[in-house]
Amino acid sequence: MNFTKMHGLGNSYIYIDLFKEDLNEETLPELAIKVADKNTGIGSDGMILIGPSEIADVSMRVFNNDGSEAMNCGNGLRCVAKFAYENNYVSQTVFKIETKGGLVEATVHPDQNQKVPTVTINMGAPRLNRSQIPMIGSQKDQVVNEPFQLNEQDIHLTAVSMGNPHAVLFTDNIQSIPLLVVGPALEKHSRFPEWVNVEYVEVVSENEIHFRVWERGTGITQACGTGACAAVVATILNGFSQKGKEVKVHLLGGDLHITWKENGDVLMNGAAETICEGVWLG
Ligand SMILES: N[C@@H](CCC[C@H](N)C(=O)O)C(=O)O
Repeated sequence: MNFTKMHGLGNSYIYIDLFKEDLNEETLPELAIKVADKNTGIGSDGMILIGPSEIADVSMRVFNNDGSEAMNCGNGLRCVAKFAYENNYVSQTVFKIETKGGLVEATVHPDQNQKVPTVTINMGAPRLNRSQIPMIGSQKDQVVNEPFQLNEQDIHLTAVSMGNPHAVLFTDNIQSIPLLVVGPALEKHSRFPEWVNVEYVEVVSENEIHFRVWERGTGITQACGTGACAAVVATILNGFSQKGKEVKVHLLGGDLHITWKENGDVLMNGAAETICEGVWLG
């Protein structure tokens, strides 16, 4: 099986080209765990399948490195767009990608050599209703700065779905967050029946935030594109910025530029890089 390893700001996946490779559906979770293993596999945050689509130009499926399938992946979308363009699966610079969480629009920005260093994705509108996260609770329909009891500790969180679920917490100091404790405890909390990605945000200004993530099914990663979009939406819902303003998000692996537009769509711009290509013999 041929593979390509790519990353978006250090969030790396093993990409398999389903235009050329034929995989057995039942073995996909196990394959994701195997290729992602840093000791006995290739090493990555998971596995992404790029394939044909009946309703878009290409399709993307995402598996975390624990084998669970996710509905969406922002860093993965930028890499899929780069892969599709550079491999001539699309001929336009603007095209559609099908994900399990819905359709998105990609705009690639090729250089003179037709290589794509950066990509903009229109992620569509965030889903904010409690049932769309999904999150159990009887309070207001939108979960904005809602008090939450976690292991006898009182925290506040804002819940946003970007096709996949996110819980965003605000902090005054991103260097001293208890991510290794709160991340896993919140990820599998019984009030999130489909589990949840956990993000901390420190607001610098209405145009700039710091961000850290504990990803559902993976743990701490260098970056999370959907998480960064959810963080900007949460920042605006909590009154720290406004719709229409571009927010620079500082992640461990680099920066993303995100705008929640007046029309409701979220735009994400950032890098996509190819690391290597190879043949999986496992
Ligand atoms: N790294 C991703 C998100 C991958 C899926 C996530 N862990 C989930 O289970 O929802 C991104 O860049 O968005």
